Amino acid sequence: MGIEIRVEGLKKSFGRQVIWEDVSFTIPAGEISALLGPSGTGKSVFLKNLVGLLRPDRGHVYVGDGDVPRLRENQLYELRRKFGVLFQDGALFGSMNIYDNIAFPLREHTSKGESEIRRIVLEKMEMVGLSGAEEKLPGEISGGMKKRAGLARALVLNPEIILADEPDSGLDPVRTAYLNQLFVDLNADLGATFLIVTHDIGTARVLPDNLGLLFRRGLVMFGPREMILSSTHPAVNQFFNARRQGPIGMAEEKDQAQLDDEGEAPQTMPAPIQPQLMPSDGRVRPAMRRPGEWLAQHNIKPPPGSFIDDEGRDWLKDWDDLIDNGHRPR
Ligand SMILES: Nc1ncnc2c1ncn2[C@@H]1O[C@H](COP(=O)(O)OP(=O)(O)OP(=O)(O)O)[C@@H](O)[C@H]1O
Repeated sequence: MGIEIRVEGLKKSFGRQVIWEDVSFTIPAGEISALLGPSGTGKSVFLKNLVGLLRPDRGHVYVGDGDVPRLRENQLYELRRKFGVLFQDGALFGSMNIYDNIAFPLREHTSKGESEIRRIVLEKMEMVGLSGAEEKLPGEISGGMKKRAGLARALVLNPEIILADEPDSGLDPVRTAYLNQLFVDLNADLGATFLIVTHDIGTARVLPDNLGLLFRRGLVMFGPREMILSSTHPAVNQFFNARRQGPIGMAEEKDQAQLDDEGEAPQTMPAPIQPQLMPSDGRVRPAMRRPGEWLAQHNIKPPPGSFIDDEGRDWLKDWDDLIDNGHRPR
């Protein structure tokens, strides 16, 4: 089962460049969370702080019992086994074939024999749809396959937390859709905590249980997807609806003159909230909330057209049928 990550009062700077002043939030155990933000707001730096590759100037990162910035090197080594990290380009070793790349953490971090390693590697390769590509070199496979190979490698030590840094960068929309489905299926199967950094609004709107936005040296908001997607907070509304009007500019934030030029930003209605991606076998993940539940609890009307899927089904109404059909996990 996944573990919770609790971040408190995190400050990070490089020289005089302050990345964030004071970031505090909790990434819930076993759920899929996504972190977004304009370029340069420190999303990759944040992931590195979680695994202790970078240390904050101030603050805490609680993972299980430990406070990551305060762990000793040997404790960090142990802690990192709880994490599976998918780097932007898959970070594969170019001279090793895909099989050896995926086997690498098992050979480095465990004393398992080659037959056990083979069983695990082939199982993970099948999970990510790479069976048969064992002998290929990273240079011989597509970008999408590299990402999936990186993901298989991130999974071999059965991590409780999976971090993915822009897993969808450079992928076409179809491959992105397949990768998103894979994340949902893996979360349903493994129950691990997922934190995904992405720029893809399409992904952000349908994949995660929780969303967060970094902007102006801090975390603007983090919470359940319905809270974020229905928000009228200027930066949140602008970002998740991919609009030009609002406080975010070409160079991260607009100055007052630019904002004045735009005049009073119109109170823009959030776009319809689509149904959340389900596991491909139709199960309901434990972390999944009933569609519309958060909005109803907070007395917020869903934006018009929300929760209607591509086939025209209304998930607010059809949800009970799904549950009645026995899809809730036992
Ligand atoms: N090791 C480092 N030393 C100095 N500055 C760094 C270091 N790592 C990152 N930075 C700076 O921190 C800022 C945030 O970088 P980061 O890569 O986390 O941004 P990001 O939000 O992931 O951006 P993008 O969306 O473009 O990938 C950048 O200005 C970057 O130059």
